[in-house]
Amino acid sequence: MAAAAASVLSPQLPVRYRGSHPNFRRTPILCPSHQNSTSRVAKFGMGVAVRFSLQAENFFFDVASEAELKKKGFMGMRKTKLVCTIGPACCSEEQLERLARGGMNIARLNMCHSTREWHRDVIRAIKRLNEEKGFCIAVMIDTAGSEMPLLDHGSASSTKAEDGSLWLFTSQKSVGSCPFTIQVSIEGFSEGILVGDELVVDGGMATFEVVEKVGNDLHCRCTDPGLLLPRAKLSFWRAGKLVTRNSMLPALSTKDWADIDFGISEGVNFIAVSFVNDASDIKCLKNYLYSRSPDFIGVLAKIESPESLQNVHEIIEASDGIIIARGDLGVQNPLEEIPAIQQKITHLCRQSNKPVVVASQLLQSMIEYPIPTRAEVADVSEAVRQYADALMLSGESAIGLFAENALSVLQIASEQMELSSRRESCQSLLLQPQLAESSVERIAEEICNSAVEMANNLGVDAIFVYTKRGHMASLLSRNRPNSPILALTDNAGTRNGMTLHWGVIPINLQLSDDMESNITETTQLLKASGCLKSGDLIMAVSDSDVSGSSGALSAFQSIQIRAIV
Ligand SMILES: Nc1ncnc2c1ncn2[C@@H]1O[C@H](COP(=O)(O)OP(=O)(O)O)[C@@H](O)[C@H]1O
Ligand SMILES: C=C(OP(=O)(O)O)C(=O)O
Ligand SMILES: [K+]
Ligand SMILES: [Mg+2]
Repeated sequence: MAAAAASVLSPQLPVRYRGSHPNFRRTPILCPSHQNSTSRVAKFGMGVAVRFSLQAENFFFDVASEAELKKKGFMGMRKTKLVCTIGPACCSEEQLERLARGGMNIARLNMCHSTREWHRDVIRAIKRLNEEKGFCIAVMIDTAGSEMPLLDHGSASSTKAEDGSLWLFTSQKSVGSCPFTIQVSIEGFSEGILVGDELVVDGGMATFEVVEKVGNDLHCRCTDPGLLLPRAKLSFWRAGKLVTRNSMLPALSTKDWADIDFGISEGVNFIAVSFVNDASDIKCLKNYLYSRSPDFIGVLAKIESPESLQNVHEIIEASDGIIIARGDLGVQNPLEEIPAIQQKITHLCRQSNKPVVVASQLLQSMIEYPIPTRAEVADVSEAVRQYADALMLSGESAIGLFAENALSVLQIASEQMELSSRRESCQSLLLQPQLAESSVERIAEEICNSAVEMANNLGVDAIFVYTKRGHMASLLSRNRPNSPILALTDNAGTRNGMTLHWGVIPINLQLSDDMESNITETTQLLKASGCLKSGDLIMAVSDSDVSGSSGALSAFQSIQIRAIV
């Protein structure tokens, strides 16, 4: 390919004086509240009235982002993405729509629970919301995986295990009537377990000592009293060390492969793989998807086992993103190690340009209460301060009494911490290690690093990036710019994949070979809808693979700065 040119075309430098804190002075964009976003009449160029829509086939800007932009301006737009686990508490069309309006970017379906028919109905309801109401919610399925054994004590509420009490742990069914018997979900759960080993429930909710083993059944004495919640997870410890059993099991079971086929046929956008051990699990699934799925499906590796921690570098390299699954991570690792693990993985992911989701127990108390604890807000804020791409709700949305409140806490806490991070200029450019191998890739990477530095220095309101595969959008996001990245693409798979990236707002645009006309179309439509106004400063970055065969200068990778007139 001919050497791509990084050109700064028409650098009409700031026409506005931006004050001493250029990145924070924002005037909310004014727009008439009665405007209907799906069909409006606007005046263009020579005064000809034309009908246009921001949710039309050739230009699709999702309604939630449009509303957020109009309410808060470019700088007020939230950068941290929000994932909601869908469960019985939030699965009706009305509830899903409220979550979509409340900022849900990705809906997660945990294939551990409910039937495939239930999951199908939810996925189709979300797709209907996207198609009929103009949202851009991506769908993620999460495999059951070779899970930890779960316990069932025969009741929907918790049971107390008293100090010294004797309990039977068995995989035999119909134990509900016997109060000191616990049914375990996996038949061979006690394989390799010895008398004297410790059985730990949910990372320490209660602890037992194995006093006798009869066949596969374990007779245990409670040594550390506590609560046994429904579907709590078990782990075994010997002499202070975890007795590892999971690495022996395949990360993808027969059920998981059937769920993956189901996901492909329902057109999901991401597959999260539970209990990944090493990169081979991820490579195998990616190859499978490549040959079976017509559209891109991102493969996210869940880091939740000691093996995945050991192999974390190769797993990040092989996957399209990472979920820090702190729930199971805390069952198999000392809790005090989790914060440092989270910090290390978020940092590694950003360096490798892979999106990272911080998951589990973010707002656990909100399953029952309408407001979070101070500590939970601090935990959420810390993940945002670390520049995680996304935060995930589990039980808070799936079975919680206050799913929408929980989402709104994530939304508000993210915005607040993003604002204070910008204020403190915490986000000075990371010295990003070079990723690119070919010279064309190197140019793309350098352009994005420089573009963000330039955008921050100039205080641009928004960065537009024209992209086919989303690569330049992700490289811009990796630099965590102050302004949002409006990523324009004509590829549906790319658009959905970008929902997970920090600060990227995916927009569908029928891309032309002529970059000038792409930029003109974007600015005209956004301006006519009230999203962009005179005096706004935008940066337009174009990706080399947007170019057609014309070879015009505008087809190359470029950075342009435009003041909107
Ligand atoms: N599709 C579903 N159907 C019923 N309950 C669900 C569903 N998804 C999640 N849940 C409930 O929400 C809780 C939290 O979800 P999650 O963290 O994804 O699962 P787990 O606790 O099994 O790791 C689960 O324990 C389960 O009780
Ligand atoms: C997200 C997690 O996985 P799951 O909810 O599927 O157990 C976790 O363990 O934190
Ligand atoms: K799972
Ligand atoms: Mg887990």
